Amino acid sequence: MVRSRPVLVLNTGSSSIKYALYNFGKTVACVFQGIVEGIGTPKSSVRHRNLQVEKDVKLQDLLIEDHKAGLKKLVELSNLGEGPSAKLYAVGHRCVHGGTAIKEPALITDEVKSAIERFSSLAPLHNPPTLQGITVAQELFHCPQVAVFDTAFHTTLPPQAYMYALPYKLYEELGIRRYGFHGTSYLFLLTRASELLKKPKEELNIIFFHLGAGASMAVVKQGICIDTTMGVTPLEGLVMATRCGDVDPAVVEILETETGMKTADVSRMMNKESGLYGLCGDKDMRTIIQAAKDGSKRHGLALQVFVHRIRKYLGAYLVELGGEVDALVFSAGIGEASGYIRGMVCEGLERFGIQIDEQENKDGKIGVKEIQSKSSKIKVLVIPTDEELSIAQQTVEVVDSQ
Ligand SMILES: Nc1ncnc2c1ncn2[C@@H]1O[C@H](COP(=O)(O)OP(=O)(O)O)[C@@H](O)[C@H]1O
Ligand SMILES: CC(=O)OP(=O)(O)O
Ligand SMILES: [Mg+2]
Repeated sequence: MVRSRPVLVLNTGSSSIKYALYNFGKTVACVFQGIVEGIGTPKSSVRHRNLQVEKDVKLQDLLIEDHKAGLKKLVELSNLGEGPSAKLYAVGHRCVHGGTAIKEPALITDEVKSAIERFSSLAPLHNPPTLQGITVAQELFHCPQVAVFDTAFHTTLPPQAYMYALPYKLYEELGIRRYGFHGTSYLFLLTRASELLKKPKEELNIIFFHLGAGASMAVVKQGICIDTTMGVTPLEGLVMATRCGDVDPAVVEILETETGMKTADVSRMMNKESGLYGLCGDKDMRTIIQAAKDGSKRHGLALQVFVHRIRKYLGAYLVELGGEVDALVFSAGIGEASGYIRGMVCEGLERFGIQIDEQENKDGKIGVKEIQSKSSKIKVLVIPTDEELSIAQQTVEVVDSQ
């Protein structure tokens, strides 16, 4: 008899909790998933989807005071039970920043919690709510809890890729270096790519595009991550929905001197009011593409800047791999659904061995697909990512191995 092992995955943000329950039996099935948003406001809302009976629950204008109340709501909607009666094998937590010491998913101990706390200064938007989520989940669910780190995948970066050219002591004393994020997604995609290309991970050279609201790229050489676009925080690199990505650091001083903005204001602006939204006032890529097609110059500009940044890194990563590339892999909301953006990214790159087949490169969710043309030397794959499933799988592996 195969045991059934229900694993709850929690991705706790400052005012939200994304969650999913997977049942690991003979196969792996997602039982329910959802999101609690607006925690701490009178406009809290919950979207809960039970995939087994295809039932959606949407609740609005609630007052969910804190993360504990949020998790209690989830318990109530899902009949999970709490304390000793909670029917859970384990809880897996998405942790954005674990620095470089943590290279693997880890059973949560006081030591692991202190490590997450230690890196809070480098991930102030992400780590503190994660810690809160862990503490509340430990109170509610008496089962093993595992932390899965976004940074783990990138701990293989070589020094020339992770060092900033700042005074060396900032690296030594404050840990200021590039870390990279979206690692659970990249690990999931690398594993899927290895299955699809029928080649062991250790032999694969791949350039990954994780293009969601948060967007990054990563390059893997012989199964090991050698570079990525995000830095000491998830603000560096590509243009994102509301994050600016790469920008001349002198902008901070100019803004402070010219406008009297405080550093915290500049940080908020760069994280929440910039990117696609800053350029054109919209952050949903579907709206932006449509408006650009309808003639809006600002939306057209936002698209061009978004794609230009991606192509700049693509060029760099092709060089880092010496042109020896098995595949480009597109994923996340935009990468999975937008043939239009994939087409813009790959346009005119035939000389580099990259050519897309227009018929295969359709818009809309197409699942796993190869979209290169017959003459393309490099394969171009679309692979849907699943960060929650990846966290659940890694959580089960950790608990099984205890
Ligand atoms: N058909 C589509 N064409 C272009 N963009 C799309 C399409 N479907 C979804 N998206 C975009 O995907 C983005 C969200 O991606 P997602 O990976 O879910 O983000 P995150 O998890 O970081 O919040 C949104 O900007 C949305 O506009
Ligand atoms: C690290 C990061 O940017 O995550 P997200 O895409 O969930 O915002
Ligand atoms: Mg995402």
